Amino acid sequence: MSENTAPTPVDKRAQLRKAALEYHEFPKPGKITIAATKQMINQHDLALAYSPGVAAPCEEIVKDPNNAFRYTARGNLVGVVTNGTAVLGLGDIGALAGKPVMEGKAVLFKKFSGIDVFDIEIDEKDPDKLVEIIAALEPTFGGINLEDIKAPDCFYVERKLRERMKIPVFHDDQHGTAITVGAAIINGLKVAGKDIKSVKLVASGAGAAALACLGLLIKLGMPRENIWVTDIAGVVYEGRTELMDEDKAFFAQNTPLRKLAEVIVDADVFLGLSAGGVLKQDMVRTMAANPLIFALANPNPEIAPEDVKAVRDDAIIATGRTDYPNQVNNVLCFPYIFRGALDCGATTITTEMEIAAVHAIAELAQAEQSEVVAAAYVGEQLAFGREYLIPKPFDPRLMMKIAPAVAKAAADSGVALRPIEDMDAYSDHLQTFVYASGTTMKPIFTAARAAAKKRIAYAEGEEERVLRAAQIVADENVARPTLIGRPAIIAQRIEKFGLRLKEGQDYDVVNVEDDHRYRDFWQTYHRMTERKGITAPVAKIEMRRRLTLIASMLLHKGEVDGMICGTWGFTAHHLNYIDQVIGMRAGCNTYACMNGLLLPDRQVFLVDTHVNYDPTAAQLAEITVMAAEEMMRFGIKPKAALLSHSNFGSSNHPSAVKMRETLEILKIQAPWLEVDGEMHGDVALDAKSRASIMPHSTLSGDANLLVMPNIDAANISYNLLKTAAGGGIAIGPVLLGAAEPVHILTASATVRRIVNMTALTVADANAAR
Ligand SMILES: NC(=O)C1=CN([C@@H]2O[C@H](COP(=O)(O)OP(=O)(O)OC[C@H]3O[C@@H](n4cnc5c(N)ncnc54)[C@H](OP(=O)(O)O)[C@@H]3O)[C@@H](O)[C@H]2O)C=CC1
Ligand SMILES: CC(=O)C(=O)O
Ligand SMILES: [Mg+2]
Repeated sequence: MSENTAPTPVDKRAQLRKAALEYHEFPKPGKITIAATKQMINQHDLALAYSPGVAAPCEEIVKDPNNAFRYTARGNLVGVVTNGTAVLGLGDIGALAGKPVMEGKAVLFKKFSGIDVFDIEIDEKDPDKLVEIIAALEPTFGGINLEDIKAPDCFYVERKLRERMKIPVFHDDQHGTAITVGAAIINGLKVAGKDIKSVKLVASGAGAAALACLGLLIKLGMPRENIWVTDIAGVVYEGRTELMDEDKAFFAQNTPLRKLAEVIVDADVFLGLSAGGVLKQDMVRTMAANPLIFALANPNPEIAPEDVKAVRDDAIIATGRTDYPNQVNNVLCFPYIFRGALDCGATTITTEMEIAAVHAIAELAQAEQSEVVAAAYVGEQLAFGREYLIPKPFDPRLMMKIAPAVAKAAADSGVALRPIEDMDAYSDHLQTFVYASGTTMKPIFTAARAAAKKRIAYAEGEEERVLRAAQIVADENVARPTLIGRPAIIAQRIEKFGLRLKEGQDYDVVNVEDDHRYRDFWQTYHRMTERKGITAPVAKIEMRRRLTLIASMLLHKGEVDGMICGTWGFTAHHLNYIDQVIGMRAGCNTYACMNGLLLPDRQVFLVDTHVNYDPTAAQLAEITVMAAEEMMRFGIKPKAALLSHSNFGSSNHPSAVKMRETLEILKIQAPWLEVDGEMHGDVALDAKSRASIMPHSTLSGDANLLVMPNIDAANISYNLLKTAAGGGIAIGPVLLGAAEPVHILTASATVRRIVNMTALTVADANAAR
C-alpha cells in the first residue's frame, strides 16, 4: 500500500490475515485454556480435589450415573468434534488444520452462553470408525456439536450417533445454519413483501449446510418444487448420475437446464452455501425484483455485496461475514440451542426445538435493538429492514429468547429429562449471566415492582440511552417514564432507534418549550431561592433551560415519584439544583455518592466517589452509615473498611488519623455495623491477610464497603476497578442524603445502568410511601 492512497481490498485482506495470525499466536498460542473452578492452594484442597477425596464423587456416580451432573462439569460441557473434511469453505484440510476453527467455536460457546467446550479433532475419515470414536465419548460430554464434516458423510454420522447416544448430537453446519438461514429468509421475504409459499429459490451448494437449510425451509412452508439446487457439477436434475447421492436426489428437478446461470433467471432467492465467487453479476441481473442474495460461503462469499450493489440496487444481501450487514452465521444459534437443551436435560434436538429457535431469532430482529448491540455497532442503522434482517451476534437477548424457547419445545416434544418447571425463574437465571448485575439488583427490582407503578422523571429525555432504558423500564413494568424534552424530537428518536414506546400510553412528556406548569414552576423556584441570589428573571430562564431543575420541580410538586439525571454534565452541577429544590433528608448533614462494582469474584461498594472533596471524620462516619443502610436494601450485609495508606496505626499522617477518628465515631453512632480501620486496600479485601496482621479485627470476612479518605481516592479506585474488571458492571452512583428519590448518573452510564438506577429510584419511592 503506498503512503497516500486508501487501502485496496487486497491490502485489507493482507492486513486482516496478519492481524489474525498475531491474534492466534500472542500472548499465548491458541484461543482457549482450562480454568479451575475450585481453589487448590493447600494440602487440604489437594486431598479433596484429588486422592483420597475424589473417590467419594466417583462412588456416588457408580451408585447413580445422574450424579455425574452433580459432581462433574459434564452437564455444561459440549464436545466440538470434527474430522476436518469440510472446514469452512476451505475444504478437506484435515483435522489438525481445523483446530483453530474448533477452538473458535469453543470461545463462542463460552462467551455467548457460558458453555464449556473441549475441541476434539479426530484424524479419521471412515464414517463408521468416526461414529465409534465419537459415541465412546458419551461419558465426557453433555452434548456433541459436530463441525465441518463433509457431506454426505455428515448425514450418516449424525444419524448413527443420534441412534446411539442419549445426549444431544447436533451438526452445527447443517442445523445451526438452517435455523439461522430460516430466520433470515422469513425476515428477508417480509421486507421484500413476498410469500414463502410462492418464491423461487436457487441454491448453490448441495452439501451439509445447503441441504439442511432446504429441508428446514420446506418445513417452514416453501414448496419443494420451487427449489432449484446446483453444485460443482451444475443443476441437480432428475436422471443426473454425476456426484449424486440420495439426499441431493430429493431436490432433483425435471428440467433440461444444466447451469446456475440458466436456473437463476427470475429467482427470488439465491442461497449460496458452496464456495467463493460462484455467483456472477450477469446472473444477478436476471433475478426477480427485490431478490434475496444470501452469499454465505466462508470466508469468501459466492459474490461480494459491493458487486451485487453495482448491478442491482433492489437486492437484499446477506453474507456469513462480520464485516458486512446481515451476517447470517450459525453463531446466532448453536450457543443458545445447546444452552436450552443442556438446561432441560434434552436427550436430542427435535424439529420442534429447531423451529422454536427459528422464530425466536426472527422475532428478535423485528424487536427494537438492545443497548449492548447499539454500543457494539456504533454508527450502524439497527432498525429492522434491508440491512438488518437478523440479530447481531453480540445481542445479549439471543440467549434470553432462544434458550427458553428451545427448552420449552424440548419439554413439549417429550425429550426433556429435567423439564424447566418455572420459566420465569429460568429467565431470571439467564438474565444474571447476560447482565452480571442481575443477582445484585434482584431485591431492588422486586421492591420496585412491589407497589403501584411509580412515575420516574428523566431529565435528559431526548438522550438515546435514556430512551432505550425507558423502553426496558416500560416493558419490564418497572416504572412509568416521564421524559423531559421536545415531544416531536423524542417521538422521532424513538422511531429512529426502532423502539416501540407510545406517548400517553407508555410514557409522558414534559415539553421544555411549552408546558402549562411553567409559570407555577419558576415562581416556586424563585420563592425557594430569592434569598440565595436568584432573581425572578434568572428563575424564569433557569426553569426553561435547566433540565435537572425541571425534573426536581416535578418531584417537588408531586407530579412524579422520583427522578434521574446526569447522563451528561457534572455531578456538582446537577446536585446544585437538586439541593435548591429537594434538599437534604431530615437528620442528614451531607450528601454523598456510592458506587457498586460487580467484580468477577466479589461485590464492592465505594464511598464517596462524587461529592465531598475532603470529608471530615464526622462526615465520613455519616456517609458510612448511609452507605451501609443502602447496601442492606440490596440484601447485602455491609462489612465496612476505612481505607488509608496506613495499616492499623502504622502512620500518624492527618489522613490516617482522620480514619481512626471515623472508627471511634462509628463505634458510638453505629454499634450494629461491622467496621474496622484504618487499613490498606488489600487487607480490606483479604480476610486471611487481615487475620495475620490484626487478629482482633472488628471486621470479619472480606470487606464489601470501602470507605475512602477523600474523593480522589474513591473516584480513582472506582474507575480503576471498573476498567480492570472489564467495565459495564457498575451500579450507581447512588445519591445518599437527599430528601426524595433522586439519583445523578454519570456520562458513562450504560442503558442497563440507567434501568438499574430506575429500579433503585422506584424502590426508594416505595420505601418512602
Ligand atoms: N454462514 C454460515 O453460517 C455457514 C456457512 N457455511 C459455508 O457453506 C459452505 C459449504 O459448507 P458445508 O455445507 O459444510 O460443506 P460441504 O463440503 O458439505 O458442501 C459444499 C457444497 O458446495 C459445493 N461446491 C463447492 N464448490 C463449488 C463450486 N465452485 N460451485 C458450486 N458448488 C460448489 C459442493 O459441491 P459437491 O457436492 O458437488 O462437492 C458441496 O455441495 C462453506 O463455504 C462454509 O463455510 C457452512 C455452514 C455455516
Ligand atoms: C460458520 C461455519 O460453521 C462454517 O462456515 O463452517
Ligand atoms: Mg462450520
